[in-house]
Amino acid sequence: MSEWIDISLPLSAETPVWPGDTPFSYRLTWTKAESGSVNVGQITLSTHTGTHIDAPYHFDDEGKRVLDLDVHLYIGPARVIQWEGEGSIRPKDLAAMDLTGVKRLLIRTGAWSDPCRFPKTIPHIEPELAPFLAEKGVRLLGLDLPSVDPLDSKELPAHHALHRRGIHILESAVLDQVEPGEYELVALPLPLKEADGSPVRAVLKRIG
Ligand SMILES: N[C@@H](CC(=O)c1ccccc1NC=O)C(=O)O
Ligand SMILES: [Zn+2]
Ligand SMILES: [Zn+2]
Repeated sequence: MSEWIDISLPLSAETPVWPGDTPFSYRLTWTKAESGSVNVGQITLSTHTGTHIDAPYHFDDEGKRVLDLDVHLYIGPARVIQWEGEGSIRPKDLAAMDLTGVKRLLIRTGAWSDPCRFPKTIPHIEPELAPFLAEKGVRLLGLDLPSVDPLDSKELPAHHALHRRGIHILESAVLDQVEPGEYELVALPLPLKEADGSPVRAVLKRIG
């Protein structure tokens, strides 16, 4: 029996966040000494901290919020592939792989080499990858990167292109210990009614 592999970034004050965004913090509201019975904590974090999913509302004012998303997207069979390319991720990089019928696709780029620091540049998704993946049946795209667009992008063309094709986004998964292959994925967002994104505890179990 294979084990579940945790592909989530640990959340602490050291977790790198998007430049200028809210740092993660955890503190005790009450200590056991003060309350006489329990430690009770509070957390402050950006919705795009660590391993997380984007709701369409992140980049579209009319888009779905986290609680509106279908949980089935985030549980089920997933394919992990290794990307070998230069600069950006495009259909020709994946053309040799048979992705027909793959509903959840996780792309291991290995490009975020130091998870203690936010990367300076990342390979991005070319918008033309969206129709290519949608054609194969992909509904969830995950990456070991903090965005599907270049870090300085304001228009977010890949986010929009994926959204137009009904493909949801999982970012900053930790895939360096994960061999390409077939897995069961669980990466459920929190039931946040209004939010534009949510941290997830993402795990994979090898099935093939
Ligand atoms: N698109 C990125 C996040 C992002 O763009 C962002 C996250 C936090 C603070 C500012 C951001 N973008 C600003 O232009 C993501 O989906 O996680
Ligand atoms: Zn995000
Ligand atoms: Zn994003």
